[in-house]
Amino acid sequence: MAEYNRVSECVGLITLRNPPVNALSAAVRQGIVDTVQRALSDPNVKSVVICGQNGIFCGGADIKEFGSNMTGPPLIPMIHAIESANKPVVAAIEGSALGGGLELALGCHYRIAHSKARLGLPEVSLGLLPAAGGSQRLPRLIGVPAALNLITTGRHVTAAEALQLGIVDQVTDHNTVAAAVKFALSVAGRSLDPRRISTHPCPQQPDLDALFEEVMQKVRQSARGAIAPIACVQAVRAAATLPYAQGMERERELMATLFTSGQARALQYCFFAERAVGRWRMPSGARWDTSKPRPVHKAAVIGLGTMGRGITVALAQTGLSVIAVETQEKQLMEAKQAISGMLERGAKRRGVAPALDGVIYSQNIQAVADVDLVIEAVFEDIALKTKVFQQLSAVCKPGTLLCTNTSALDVDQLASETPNPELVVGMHFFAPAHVMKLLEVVYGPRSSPQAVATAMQLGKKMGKASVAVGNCRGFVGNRMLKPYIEEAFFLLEEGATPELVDQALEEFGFPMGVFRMSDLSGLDVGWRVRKGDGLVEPGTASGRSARIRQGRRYSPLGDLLCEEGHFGQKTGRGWYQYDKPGSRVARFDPWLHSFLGAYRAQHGLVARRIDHQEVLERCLYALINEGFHILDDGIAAGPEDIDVIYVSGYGWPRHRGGPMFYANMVGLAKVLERLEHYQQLHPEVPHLQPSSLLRRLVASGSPPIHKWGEAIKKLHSQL
Ligand SMILES: CC/C=C\CC(=O)SCCNC(=O)CCNC(=O)[C@H](O)C(C)(C)COP(=O)(O)OP(=O)(O)OC[C@H]1O[C@@H](n2cnc3c(N)ncnc32)[C@H](O)[C@@H]1OP(=O)(O)O
Repeated sequence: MAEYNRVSECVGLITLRNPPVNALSAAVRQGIVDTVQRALSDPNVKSVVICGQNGIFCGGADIKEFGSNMTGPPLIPMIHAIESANKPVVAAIEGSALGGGLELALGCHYRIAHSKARLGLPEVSLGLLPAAGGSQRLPRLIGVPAALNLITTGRHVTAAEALQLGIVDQVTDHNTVAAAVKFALSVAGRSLDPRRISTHPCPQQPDLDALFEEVMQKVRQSARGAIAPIACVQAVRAAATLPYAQGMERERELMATLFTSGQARALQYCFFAERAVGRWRMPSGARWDTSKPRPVHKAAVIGLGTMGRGITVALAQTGLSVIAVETQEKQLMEAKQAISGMLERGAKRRGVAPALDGVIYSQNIQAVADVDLVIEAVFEDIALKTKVFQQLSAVCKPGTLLCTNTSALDVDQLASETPNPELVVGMHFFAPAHVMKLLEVVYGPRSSPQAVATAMQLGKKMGKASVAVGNCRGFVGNRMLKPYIEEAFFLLEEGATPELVDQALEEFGFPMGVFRMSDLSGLDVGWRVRKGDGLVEPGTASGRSARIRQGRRYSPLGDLLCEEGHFGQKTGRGWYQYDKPGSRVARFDPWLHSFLGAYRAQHGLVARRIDHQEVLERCLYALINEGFHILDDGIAAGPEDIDVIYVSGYGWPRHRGGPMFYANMVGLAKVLERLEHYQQLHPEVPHLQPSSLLRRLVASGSPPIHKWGEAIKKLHSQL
C-alpha cells in the first residue's frame, strides 16, 4: 500500500498505492510508517519524496473506515514522525491533496505541486474538521484569515492559488515526481528547523477577537444548524491563541464530538450517495455499467425562455456546440443577449474565455438537422410540446436523442407521439438551469438504456447531480413536494401562520420555509396546475364540504390569494408583503393575517396553538411517506436517489442527509407511529396514510438505510 524505491542514488521515493484516490486506509498508513522508517534508517538516503500512484497524491483519510473500528497506525503520530525526521521530506502533489492527504503534505518539509493539482481541507463537508494537525498547521503556514476561509468552506484551491497562499513551495507543468526528486536533492543537508510548521508561531493578526467574532457570525448564519463549521472556527482559534501542543489537544476534543455526530454520518452518507446515483439502474434491469452512452458533440435547445437560456449556457460551458432555436425574432435577439451575458459572467468567474462562438442562434427548427441530441424547453403545454416533438422527428437525423425539459408533463405521452419512443427521455432541469446542481433524467418504459446513459453522461459533464428516475406525475422531487405543501396549507387553516411554519422549517435547516419559497417561485404556478386538475372552484362556499374536493381534504387558500392577484414576490404580495414587486425582503402582512382569520371564520375552523414539532412532523413525514411510495413503485431505484434529489435541488439541509436518511435517523417505527397518529386525526388526508413499504420495513425490523434495497427486493418477491 506504500511502495519504497531508492532513486537518483540517494532519494527514498515512497509511493502511496490505494486506487482510486490513494486514501489513507489502515494499510496505507502502515505502509507510510514502515517506508518512512526504512528511508530514515538507510544511511545512503539523504532525502525523501512522497507521491501517489496514478497521478493523484492522496484523497485523504479513507472515509469508509469512519463507520467501523479504526485499526492501524493513527495519522497524527505518523505525520509528526515525518515532520521531525532529520532528512528533508518533499511531497510531490499531483491530482489532489485533500483532507488527510494535505495534512500529510503539511507534515512534509517541502511541497511541490503540479499546475493542475487541487488542494484543500474539505473535512467540514463531511461533518468533521482537519484533525490530523491541519487546523493547527495551516494557520501557522498561511495566516489565520486564509486558513479560516479554506477550513470553514472546505473549498479546493488550484496549485497557482496554493503557491500564492504559501501552501506549496513550487509549481511545475512537468513531471512532478521528477521535479520533487530534483528539489529533494538540492535541499539535502539543509537545516530543517524552519521547515517544521508545527514549531512556527501563528502569523500575527491585529484584532484577533474581532476577526473571530465576525467569522463566527458569518459561519453560524450560513451553517443553518451544521456544527462542523463552528468547530472549525474554534479549532483555528486554538491555533491562533494556544501553543501547538495545546492547540492539538483542542483539535482532538472538537473532533471527538464531531466524529460520532449524526451530522457527520449524514454528510458522509451524502458523499457516497452522490456517487451511488451515477450507478443507475432501471426496473428493466438495464444499468449504468452495461449501457453505453452515445457520443454527443452537437446539441440543440428549442425554446429560449428562462429554462432554455440556462440550458444553453450549461451545454455551451461544457464545450459542446449548441444550436439555440427560438421562432420569434424579438425573443431570439433578447435570448442571444441574455445568454451571451451569462456566458461572459460565468467565464469571468472561472477565469476562462467565454464560449460565445459555441452557440449558433436560429429561428428555424431545420437548423437542428444534424445534432446528436435536442433538449426541448418550450412552454409547459402538452399540445405545444407534442407538435415540437413531431417536427423534431421529421427534421433530425436518425438516432438523434430527443429530450424534454418538463417538470410535470407525461414523458411517455410525448414519446408515444414520435416514431422512435426509445430515443425520448425527460431532462428535468431546475431554474436557473446553468446554476442549479440537480437534473432528474426521466425514463419511460420505452426509453432505451442508451438514451438514459447518454442523458446521464451529459448531465455529469454539465456538473449536475444527475439522477435517473421513472416517469410519474411530478417525477420524484415535485411528487414529494405536493404533500409537504398541502400539509403547510392545512396547518394555516388550523391556526398556524406562514411565519411560524417557515421558522420551524428554516430552523430545521431549509434555506427558506415553504411559504417564502412559494412567494419566490410564484403562487400562480401551483394555481395553474390545480386549475388544470379541476380542483379550483370559485370561492364563496363555506364549511367542511367546501374543503373536500375529489374526495379528499383540499385547502383553497393558495387559490384565494391568486384570485386577489397575490402571486408572491413578483406582485409584491403573497404569503408575505414586499416593499415593491420584485423585492426580496419578506415582511409580515397584516392583511394576510386578517384574511386567514376571516377564512377560518367562514369555514367554521377554530384556530389552535400549533408548535414547531407538529409543523416538522406533518410537513416532513408527509413528504417522506411519499418517498416510500416512490421506492415501492420503483420510480426511484434507492433511497440515495431521493436524498440526492432533495439535497441538491430542494434545499434539504445536507447535514440531515436527505429525507430518507432523516427517516432512518429518526427511526422508521417513530415515523410510522406519528403518521398513524396524524392520519387518525385527519382521515380525509390520504397522504398521511402510511405507505405499505414503510409498514413492511418496520415489520421486518427497520433495517438500516444501506439495507433497504435488499429489504425492498425481498418484500417485493414475497408479494
Ligand atoms: C483524523 C481525520 C483526518 C482526516 C480526515 C479526512 O481526510 S476526511 C477525507 C477528506 N477527503 C475528502 O473529502 C476527499 C473526498 N474525495 C473527493 O473529493 C474526490 O473523490 C476526489 C479525490 C477529488 C476525486 O474525484 P473524482 O471525481 O476523480 O472521483 P470520485 O469522487 O468519483 O471518487 C472515486 C472513488 O473514490 C472514492 N473515494 C474518494 N475519496 C475517498 C476517500 N477519501 N475515502 C474513501 N473513498 C473515497 C469514491 O467514493 C469513489 O468510489 P466509487 O466506489 O467509485 O463510487
